[in-house]
Amino acid sequence: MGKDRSPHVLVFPIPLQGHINSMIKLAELLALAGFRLTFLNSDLNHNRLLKFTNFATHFARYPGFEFKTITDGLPLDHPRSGNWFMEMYEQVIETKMKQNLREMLLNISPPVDCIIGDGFLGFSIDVAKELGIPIICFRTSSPHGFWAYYSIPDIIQAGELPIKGSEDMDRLITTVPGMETYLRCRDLPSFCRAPDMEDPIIKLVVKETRRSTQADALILNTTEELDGPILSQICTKCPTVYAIGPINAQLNTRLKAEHREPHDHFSNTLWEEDESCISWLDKQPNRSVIYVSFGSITSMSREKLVELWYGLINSKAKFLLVVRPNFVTGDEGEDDVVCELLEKTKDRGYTVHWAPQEAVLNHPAVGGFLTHSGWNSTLESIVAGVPMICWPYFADQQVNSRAVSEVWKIGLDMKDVCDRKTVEKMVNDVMVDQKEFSKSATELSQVTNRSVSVGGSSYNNLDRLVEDIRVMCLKTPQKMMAS
Ligand SMILES: O=c1ccn([C@@H]2O[C@H](COP(=O)(O)OP(=O)(O)O[C@H]3O[C@H](CO)[C@@H](O)[C@H](O)[C@H]3O)[C@@H](O)[C@H]2O)c(=O)[nH]1
Ligand SMILES: C[C@H]1CC[C@@H]2C(C(=O)O)=CO[C@@H](O)[C@@H]21
Repeated sequence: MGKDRSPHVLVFPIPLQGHINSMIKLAELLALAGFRLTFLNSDLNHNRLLKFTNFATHFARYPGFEFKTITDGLPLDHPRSGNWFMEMYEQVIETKMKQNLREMLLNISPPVDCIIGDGFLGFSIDVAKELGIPIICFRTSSPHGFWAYYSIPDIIQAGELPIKGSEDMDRLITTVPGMETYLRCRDLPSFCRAPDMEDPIIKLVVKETRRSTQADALILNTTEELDGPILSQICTKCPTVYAIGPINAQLNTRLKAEHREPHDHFSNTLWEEDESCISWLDKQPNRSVIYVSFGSITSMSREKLVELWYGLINSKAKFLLVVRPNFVTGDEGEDDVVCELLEKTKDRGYTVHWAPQEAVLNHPAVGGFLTHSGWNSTLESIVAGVPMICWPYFADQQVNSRAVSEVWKIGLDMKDVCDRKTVEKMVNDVMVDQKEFSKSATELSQVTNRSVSVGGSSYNNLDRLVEDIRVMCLKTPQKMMAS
């Protein structure tokens, strides 16, 4: 039976900043296409958005755009630090969220016609299938990460995993199609470093990655120009794949075309942005500052932070450093370290708790980005044409940093050797000698930005996604609501 109303799409991310970022942008893109949207966030993150952003007024401009909340299963005062999501996922989060999602879908009006679920939350596929709702998975991490996770059983089967104690970490892994020439042991997702392949986290990432291919389609935040060879491999397992990224650039393009306010006025951040760093950047010469930030999950020991700090002050560049609350681990806490750093480096650097990252990366004073290689940060840097120095922490970040240095050649990979000498040398290589990176980063930025312009590959793929959702929703029978 057909419907005479706009399709109602539910977007449901993992309750983590790196996932909310790209999924809320997708929700806005679909609202721009005329869909009715429900964005399902955890209670805690919804409250943080209310506290730190103008999202309520921003989304009020889209009729039918609603925010709903769900518990992540943990008490509100749980610290949720480090790898809390993976540690609590199967025991608490999955059960609680699955039950609440099902209940919400049964009661929502008008009924949901299509779910766009986080590619790591496989239980939403079970719920969607049970209720007869089409489901598309959006995996917010990188295609390189996705494909490496997917291939883990084959790598084990070929005897290339587990990594042995005395292993040469530079050994090439030959069993991930498309990456045979550059993927080394050390570039595999961090979870592969476990000595035992029965490790529950490995089993979980493989299970969730393989499960997402059972959805009706898969959305990835990339372009064919960046990740063509890997996308071809993924398409052999999941025939309908939409590469619609970089999603921040796609949204900015579409908003400009609609003559809406520039997107920079809205941020979806879970911490308060310190805008004072922009005034500080305004006073610095072009391309003189390295921006240093490790995303929303990474933490660092006091010892490592001090190494980083020495590397930065011994280099010839100025720096803008983000030290998130809860970033520094260990007994001595964060405050004394941060105060000490601030005091000693006033003339060389600026430190904030949380930065307006896209604005920072697009500031003319920024000439490099020392990053943990989270996928959003990597794409934001590519879009802005800023070369990277990669200090990966976990998950897809190890393989992302390899792609930055070996595939796209827009930066240096510092993984596993992150002492002060290495930091100093790499910062100077990127910032002072400028080597080839500025040129290649500018070129890649142009190619990438073209892909989200009218007629570009990601632009067309988003149009195709919108059209396919319309058709999918027309074909789906109107569901009964719970009485
Ligand atoms: O001071 C800051 C620091 C970060 N950000 C933003 O926070 C996001 C961070 O995302 P990302 O770079 O992807 O890092 P994580 O928060 O670590 O993201 C998680 O989610 C990503 C997407 O699934 C994965 O690729 C990562 O490995 C995983 O750690 C980015 O959009 C940044 O612009 C700010 O706005 N201000
Ligand atoms: C909870 C984490 C494990 C998998 C997700 C991820 C990925 O590579 O898909 C990266 O870090 C986290 O965002 C997720």
